[in-house]
Amino acid sequence: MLEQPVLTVRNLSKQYGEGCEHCVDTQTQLEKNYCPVCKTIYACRDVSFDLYRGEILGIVGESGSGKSTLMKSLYFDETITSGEGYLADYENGETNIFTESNQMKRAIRNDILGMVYQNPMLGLKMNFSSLSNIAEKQIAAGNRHVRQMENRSYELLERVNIPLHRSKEAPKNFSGGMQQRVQIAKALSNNPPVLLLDEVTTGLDLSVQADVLDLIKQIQRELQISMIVVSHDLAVIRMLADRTIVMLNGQIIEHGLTDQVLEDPQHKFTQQLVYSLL
Ligand SMILES: Nc1ncnc2c1ncn2[C@@H]1O[C@H](COP(=O)(O)OP(=O)(O)OP(=O)(O)O)[C@@H](O)[C@H]1O
Repeated sequence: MLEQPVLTVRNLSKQYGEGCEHCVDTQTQLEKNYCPVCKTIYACRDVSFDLYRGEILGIVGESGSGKSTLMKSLYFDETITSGEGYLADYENGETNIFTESNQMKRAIRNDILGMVYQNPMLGLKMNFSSLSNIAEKQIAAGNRHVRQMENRSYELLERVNIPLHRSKEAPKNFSGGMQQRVQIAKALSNNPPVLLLDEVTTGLDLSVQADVLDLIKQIQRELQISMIVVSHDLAVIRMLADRTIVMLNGQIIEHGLTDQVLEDPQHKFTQQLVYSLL
């Protein structure tokens, strides 16, 4: 029997703007991701993929290709225009999560998904202690046991190598790499089966970047969490992802095992990306 994906996404589209006669019917033929007549932006167009248990799925593409919009849509930060999504851990994978009520979406976010943003200010309250930041996600999920939450927060901070004597400090005092590690700890606090990571190492020094990537890899190995890792950097994708999706102008133009995509890129754009890495 085929393994059931932890997450199934079908025909996810997100547009900014109403569309017009020119673009509504010819969307797929648009040269770029926007309509030259009404200026509607088609940030994601008919994106479909499956995510399997324990795997890391990489999403790579140039700036503006729709990667962040896809991640925000999956985490309900953005409301999609159309499409379907199913989580194996929600209603047996039989209910389209995108048409659920806001209350149910919040519950899905709290119980099943974790998100790590490129900008730590989106994921953390910079003036609250790291401990409170992690506890916040546990409280949102309904936990009311202070001692239990505290213990879990300490355990996670230790796991992501934040010295415990700094756990009561606010992330605003931390370096970029440390802030990302606190975000990772927070995202993991409810043991989510699916973790979303959006350009989490972009902007960090190379050595700090390597530490954070190592941490992500270790966590995936130990906890067998399924992850979607978005990056414009193929080197990051090569290090982390089992399978890779390449996006261009809001669409998936290529997908496959990461080694396969890197060694034998089919699309002209992927070829350019790969050769720029050599
Ligand atoms: N709130 C918004 N309103 C209008 N257009 C938007 C909005 N958010 C994103 N877009 C547009 O959607 C398209 C996809 O953007 P998105 O941020 O998803 O790309 P990306 O691949 O993540 O790029 P980057 O790596 O630079 O963040 C772009 O053309 C962008 O300008």
